[in-house]
Amino acid sequence: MNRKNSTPMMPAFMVSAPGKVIVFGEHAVVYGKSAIAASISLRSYLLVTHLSKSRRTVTMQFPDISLTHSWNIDELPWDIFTEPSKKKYYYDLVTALDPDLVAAIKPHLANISPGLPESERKIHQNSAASFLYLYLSLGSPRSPGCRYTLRSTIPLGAGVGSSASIGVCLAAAMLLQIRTLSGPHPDQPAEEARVQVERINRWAYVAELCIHGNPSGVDNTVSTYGKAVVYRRTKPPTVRPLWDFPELPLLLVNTKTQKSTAVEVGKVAKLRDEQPELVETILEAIDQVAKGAESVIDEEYFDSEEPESLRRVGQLMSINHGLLSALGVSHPRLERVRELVDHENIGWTKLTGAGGGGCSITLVKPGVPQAKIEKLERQLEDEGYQQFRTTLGGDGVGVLWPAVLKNGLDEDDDGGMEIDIQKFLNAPGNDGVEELVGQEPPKQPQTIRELEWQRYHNTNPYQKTYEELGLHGMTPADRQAYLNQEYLKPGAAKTLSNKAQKELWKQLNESNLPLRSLPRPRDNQWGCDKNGRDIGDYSIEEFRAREAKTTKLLNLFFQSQEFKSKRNKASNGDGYLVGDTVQPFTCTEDDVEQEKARRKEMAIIQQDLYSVKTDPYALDPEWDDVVPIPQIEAEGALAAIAYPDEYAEAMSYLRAVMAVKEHTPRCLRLTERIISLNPAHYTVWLYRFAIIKTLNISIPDEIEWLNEVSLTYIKNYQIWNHRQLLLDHYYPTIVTSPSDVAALGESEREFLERMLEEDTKNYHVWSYRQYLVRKLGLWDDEERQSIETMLHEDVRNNSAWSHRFFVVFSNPTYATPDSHATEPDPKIPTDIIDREIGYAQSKILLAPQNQSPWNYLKGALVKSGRKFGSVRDFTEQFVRNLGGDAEEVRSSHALDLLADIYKEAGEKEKADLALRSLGEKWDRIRKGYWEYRRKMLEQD
Ligand SMILES: Nc1ncnc2c1ncn2[C@@H]1O[C@H](COP(=O)(O)OP(=O)(O)OP(=O)(O)O)[C@@H](O)[C@H]1O
Ligand SMILES: C[C@@](O)(CCO)CC(=O)[O-]
Repeated sequence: MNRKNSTPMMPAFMVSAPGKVIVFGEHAVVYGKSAIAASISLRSYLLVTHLSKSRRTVTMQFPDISLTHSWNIDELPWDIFTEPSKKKYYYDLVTALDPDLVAAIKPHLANISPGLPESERKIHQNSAASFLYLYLSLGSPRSPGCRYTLRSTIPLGAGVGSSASIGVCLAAAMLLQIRTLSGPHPDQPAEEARVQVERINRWAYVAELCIHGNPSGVDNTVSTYGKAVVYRRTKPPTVRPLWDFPELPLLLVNTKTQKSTAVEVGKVAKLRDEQPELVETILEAIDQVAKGAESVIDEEYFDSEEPESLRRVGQLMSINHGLLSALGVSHPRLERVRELVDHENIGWTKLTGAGGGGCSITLVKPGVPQAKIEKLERQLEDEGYQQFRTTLGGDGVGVLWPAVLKNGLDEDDDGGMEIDIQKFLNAPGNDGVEELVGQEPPKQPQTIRELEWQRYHNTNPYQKTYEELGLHGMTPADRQAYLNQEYLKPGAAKTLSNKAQKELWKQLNESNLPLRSLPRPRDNQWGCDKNGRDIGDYSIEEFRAREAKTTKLLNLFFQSQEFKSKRNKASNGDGYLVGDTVQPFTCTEDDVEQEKARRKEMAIIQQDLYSVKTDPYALDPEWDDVVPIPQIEAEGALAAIAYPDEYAEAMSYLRAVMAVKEHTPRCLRLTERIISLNPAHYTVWLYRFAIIKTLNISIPDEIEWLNEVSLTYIKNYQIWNHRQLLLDHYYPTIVTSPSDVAALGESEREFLERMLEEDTKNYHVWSYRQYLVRKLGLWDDEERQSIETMLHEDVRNNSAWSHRFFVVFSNPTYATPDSHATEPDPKIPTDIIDREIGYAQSKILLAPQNQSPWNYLKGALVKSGRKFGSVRDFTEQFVRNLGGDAEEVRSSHALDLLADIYKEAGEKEKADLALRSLGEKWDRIRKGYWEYRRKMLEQD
């Protein structure tokens, strides 16, 4: 009996392989010239699942091209494929298709897509032929029932190696199934791995033979090996991996004009037949270009960011394109890209792959502004091109065995997710496939904008593919799913016939399309934050934190509105019903305090979110009834006054309350605030004084407050004016009580002494002190002694001397009223004059060269009507041997007085001598003055 070998069931597994771009040398490579090609990040993925033993079918499921076909395994032409003269083993090197085998396959392709237009049917036939040829070559009549499901993110017929990557996937899968590949595993010897990978490559080449006719083998080689290679179709082919292929700044543009590689290769072959020498020269030139590029890239100092390096590669690309054009494989759409790029001087462009449509690559010149590139991209998009975002130099063939992912998606208990056919088929578009099978976990959105887009794409899974590829570029399955979802939009399904609607719902039931989709996000919807940062750029955490603040603010705002309404009702005397009784609305102090706290919190959030400063008065419910009057600059004002916000706000409230002459405690507090911000404001002080009078505020309290302000703003005049007004107002109320007056005098004096400690010469303080002495009649000894203490500490304090003169010589108890300081006053008692002269003399003796007591002495003498001569002896003690050799002067002020004394006594010469001596010896700085005095003396 013919017993079948039992094959243990294999787990589902997946293989994948990348697409490629040819950077130099396409077409010429078919004729043995060099080419440089690099893999890209777009890939094909093939999922292999095994059927139960009893099912004897092999199915190829290629949804990208809407092709699914099953064969009965037992009906396939095994006989001829296993015939000893024909049989190929996995290790054989197959470089051409066997026509008998091709013929044997033919009938099994006959009923594949018979009704399709020829161009589409050709695609199906090609895929099926390559599949079957490999399957029959590598499998056996005992092969188990199996399904090969393929999805690819590589656009078909665009020159970026879709067929080769599929060939690599099929070859790898089938070699794995017959267990001729042992790896990859960690301790696999390098040589074994190399041999196995090369086996995949050779069989992938066989698949390419089925599709292309005469492929060079460069596509399957780079798709198998990954990274980049220099390839030559020698026997066997020469492959030189370029491990350090530079990261060239390439733009990959799809003309979206499909072509067939076989047709383009055929065109060149025909031209070569007609113009053998010429074409050979062109192919040779392409070889030179590719070799030239190889050596430029290989140079030790090649730097993909360095302008000269890039220029040399770019120049070679331009030449390569020209030569391909000469071979007739360009296309107006390709020339248009080159034109746009050249016109803007953006870089160097060439077609890539077979040409006749397909893709172009542009090497971007260093330093081209991003805006220029974006403009080009927009232009291309408008003209129906599509730009690929892909990176060069990706991995080659890869195996996922078994097909379980550990990529962070819905995991099962073992921490992995089995990829079943349904999941694989339903993964939406390119991104869906990549997300499902990619080794990388799905990209987490970094910003709130990205999150919104992600949600949009999750609920509109085919939108991205549609935008990237257009309806025509999409696979039929994706296209159908996309259109189905479009019909989910409101009203759209109604436009369909009943039958079509039924079909739609059936398809929707089978698919996992979301029934509700989010609207398309608008990128400019987010607005900016207070620093001008686009809120769409916020990380998700940042955005959530901001939202929490906005919500909080809104809640506080509503509570605040509630407070206002309650307060209004309370002040209107409104009530509410509790059972049968009416309860009045109340607004307690607690409510007000809570509202204050609430407003403070709102102000902080507003400042934080919007950089809006809240007017401090708006924070206080007490000011709710005042409508502030802002400053309006007089038109044509020379310079607008730039007040700090806080001050401007307070002033706008001041204007409002002053306008209605409100004199209330809150206004008093307002003036206090404004004074603290600007104590020089005259009106606010007057307004404050008016309020004090209206409210009958205790003057001592106000003075106490004023003392603090005065010590802070020591040179301010308004403060002293206010103090004077206060005293004028207060004094009449205590004048009948000498003890109150005395107490006030004492406290004022104490305060003034403190002020003078800070600044002994403060003019405002001394003026006020004179006012105070007059007002309160402080002519007593105490005032004089207070000054004496100061003079004791600093005998040079001229202000203190002046004040003493005022206190002594303006004392209304004996002095003539309004007697001028420089005129004698006969009413001054002799003992007082003696005392003052004596006091001045005692101070002069302490510091003879100090002018103040000398002035005081002279003043006292003038007031008393006594002659200067009365102090001649005293004065002469400071001057010895006037005019003599040993002239000695201890005080120039004494000599000055002596000049007056001698003049007064008629001793003109002596007076002159004193003045001359002053000018020449003792006070030479003021020589001019002394000379003037001498002249005056002469004239007398
Ligand atoms: N996703 C796919 N599913 C099934 N078959 C595909 C798929 N993509 C490509 N093919 C097969 O590959 C063929 C396209 O190969 P072709 O060489 O013309 O283009 P290409 O490989 O994209 O370009 P190039 O060879 O210039 O890089 C199709 O006719 C089809 O048989
Ligand atoms: C046009 C060609 O050179 C490259 C197609 O990607 C053909 C080939 O090498 O097989």
